[in-house]
Amino acid sequence: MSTDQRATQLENDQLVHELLLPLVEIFETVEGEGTAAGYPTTFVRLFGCPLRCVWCDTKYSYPPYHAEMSLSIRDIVQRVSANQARRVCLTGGEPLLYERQATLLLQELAKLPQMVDIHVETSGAIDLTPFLQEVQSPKVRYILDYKLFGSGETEKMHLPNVEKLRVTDELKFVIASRADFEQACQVLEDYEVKCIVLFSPVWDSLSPSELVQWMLARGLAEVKLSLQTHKFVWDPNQRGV
Ligand SMILES: Nc1nc2[nH]cc(C(=O)O)c2c(=O)[nH]1
Ligand code: SF4
Ligand SMILES: [Mg+2]
Repeated sequence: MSTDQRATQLENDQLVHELLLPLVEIFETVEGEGTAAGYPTTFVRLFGCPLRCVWCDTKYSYPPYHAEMSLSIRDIVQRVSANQARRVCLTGGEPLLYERQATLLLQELAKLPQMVDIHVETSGAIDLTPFLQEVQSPKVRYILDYKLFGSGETEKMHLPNVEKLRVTDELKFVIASRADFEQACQVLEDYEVKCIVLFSPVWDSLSPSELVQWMLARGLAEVKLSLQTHKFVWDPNQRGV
């Protein structure tokens, strides 16, 4: 590389780090859901979502609410590094709405040597292909929240995502009713799923005990129950925990 090329590269790198992302909140807590539940984790919640799930518990992450702040990739990485957690959850909203910025943020977070796991909570409505291609680090994983009938958004699912999830990714079904349970079972029959599968009851619609009974009766030996631990630890309506 010539000196000129190196200077241009350096300028590009600097510009990239200045790209802004609209944010709702950044906080350190323990992960409440999925296989990393219980680990101290820094949450980076981006603003904006193309879906409007009936039972959404982060309605403050899209209009008519506003982004609380705009931060550069550099600033987000700095804030994450200032915490002691070695895990990051990139969530929203829909964090993959900002394809270029989200890709770069994931790449930069993965470069932090202390980080062991960076997981992305995505709705399943955004094609994962570009992210799987461009973010090479094995530390980065996707947790796809498959929207069932009860969400009101099931037709928004980008179905090819389901078979693209890798063994370390997670496919989460948030289940509000028996109809949702049946739909989730049907998805597992129709697709070749390689990743971890989670069934999670909608907080005030379905009791965990009822869901467990259905899971056992159906003989779903490879499906894990996932509860929203943070709603047991703190007030279920509290933000930033
Ligand atoms: N503790 C805690 N765990 C979580 N797992 C997923 C969350 C989310 O809002 O995406 C969440 C959250 O908001 N808090
Ligand atoms: S995809 Fe997530 S953030 Fe968007 S409306 Fe549904 S639950 Fe809420
Ligand atoms: Mg979520």
